[in-house]
Amino acid sequence: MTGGAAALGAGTGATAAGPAALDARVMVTRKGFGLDAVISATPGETIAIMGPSGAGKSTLLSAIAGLVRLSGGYVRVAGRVVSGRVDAGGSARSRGMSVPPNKRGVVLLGQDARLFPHMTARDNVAFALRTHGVARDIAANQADELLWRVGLPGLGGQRPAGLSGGQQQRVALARALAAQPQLLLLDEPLTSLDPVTAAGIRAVIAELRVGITTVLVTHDAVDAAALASRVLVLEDGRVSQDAPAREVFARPATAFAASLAGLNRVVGQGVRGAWTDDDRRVVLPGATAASVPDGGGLAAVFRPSAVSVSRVDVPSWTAALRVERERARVPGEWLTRIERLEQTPSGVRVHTATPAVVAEVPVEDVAELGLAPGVPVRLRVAAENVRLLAI
Ligand SMILES: Nc1ncnc2c1ncn2[C@@H]1O[C@H](COP(=O)(O)OP(=O)(O)OP(=O)(O)O)[C@@H](O)[C@H]1O
Repeated sequence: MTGGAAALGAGTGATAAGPAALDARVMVTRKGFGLDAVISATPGETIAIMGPSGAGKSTLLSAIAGLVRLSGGYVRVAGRVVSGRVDAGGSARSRGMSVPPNKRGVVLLGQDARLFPHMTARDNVAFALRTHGVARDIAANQADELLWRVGLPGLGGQRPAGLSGGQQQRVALARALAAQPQLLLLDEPLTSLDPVTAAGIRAVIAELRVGITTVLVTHDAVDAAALASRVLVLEDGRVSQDAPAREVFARPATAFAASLAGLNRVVGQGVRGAWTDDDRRVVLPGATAASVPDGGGLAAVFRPSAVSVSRVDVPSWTAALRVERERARVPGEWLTRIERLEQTPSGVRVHTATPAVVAEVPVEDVAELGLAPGVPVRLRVAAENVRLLAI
C-alpha cells in the first residue's frame, strides 16, 4: 500500500506542494530476489525505511543513489529523472538512462564511513565542497566549520586511521552535508557504533539534516518515531505499509510492522462482532466490535503486557486438550503451548503458537508458574485491550 503522494508523484513527479524531492519506482531483479517499491518524499521530509533483514532496504537506497542498476522503473530527484524513463503518460519504462552517482544530487551514508584514507578529515570534507566549485582556502575554512558542527573541533588535521569509528562517521556526515545534497540517504549509519557514540551522532543528525530531504534505513523504531514523519515498511522486496510513523505503530498493516511497535497482530476474520482465528478456536472481542463485518478479514492487535498467562495443571498436552473440550469456551481466553521464552530488560516474553502470540510476564512468574517450552498455558486478554482492524 502506498500513499496518495506516491501515486500522484508516480505520474507527474509532483505533489500539491511542488516537485517531489524524491519520486521513484525501484525495480531490481536478482537471482532469488525481486525488489519493486514505490517511494516518494516531499522537500525537507524524512522517511524511515524499516524491514526484516534481506527485505531489500540497502538495495533500494543503492538504486536511488545510482550504485545499483534498475531492471525497471525510474528514479526522479527534485523533478529530474536520474534513472530509468517515464513516459509522458506517467508510466515507467525499464532500462532508460542512468545519471552517474556523483551527478544526482544524492549522497548515501552507510554503516562504514568510507573516507579517503590518505586525506585528512578536513580534506575529506573540503573535497566535497571543491566538487561544487568552492575555492581551496574557502573550502578548508568551511570544512573546519562543518567538522565543528558535527562535534569534531580541532580534529581537521587527523587522517581517518587516527580517528575512532564514531569520529569517522561524524566526518562522513560532515562530508555528506558539504555535498549539499538534494537527497540524503542514510543506511543504518549508527549500527556499528556503541550506544553512547550512536546517541551523540543521532542528535547531530537530528539537528543538521533539518531542511534536507532524508531517507533513513533503520532497525530502531525509536529512531524512526523520533526522526521520520513517515515510515515505509519493506518486506520481501515489496512495500507492505507506507504511512505516518504514528499510524504504522498504532495500526500496523503486517505482523512485522506490529513487532516494530512491540505489538501482537494476529490475522483472522470477523464473526458476530468479534475476532476469530481461522480454526475458530480463539475468539477475541475487541473495543471496536460494532464495525466488524462478518467473514471479513480482521486483525486483532494487542500489547504483550495485556496478555496474562496461567498454568494448566495437567501432565500432558493431550490431557490439556481434554480439559479444554470439557470447559465452556470463554471469549478472550485460550489454551496454547509455550514455544520459547525470551528475556528482555523488563521481564520475559513468552512466545506461543497457533495463533502466534507474545505475552510479557515478570521474571518471577516464570519460576512460580514453571513456564518452559512445551508447557501448556492458558492466555487471557481483556476486550478493552484488543483493537480490531479491518484488513
Ligand atoms: N551485491 C549483491 N549481489 C547479489 N545479491 C545481493 C547483493 N546485495 C544484496 N543481495 C541480496 O539482495 C537481497 C536484498 O538485500 P539487501 O541488502 O538490500 O537487504 P536489506 O533489507 O538491506 O538487509 P539487511 O537489513 O540485512 O541489511 C538479499 O536477498 C541479498 O542477499
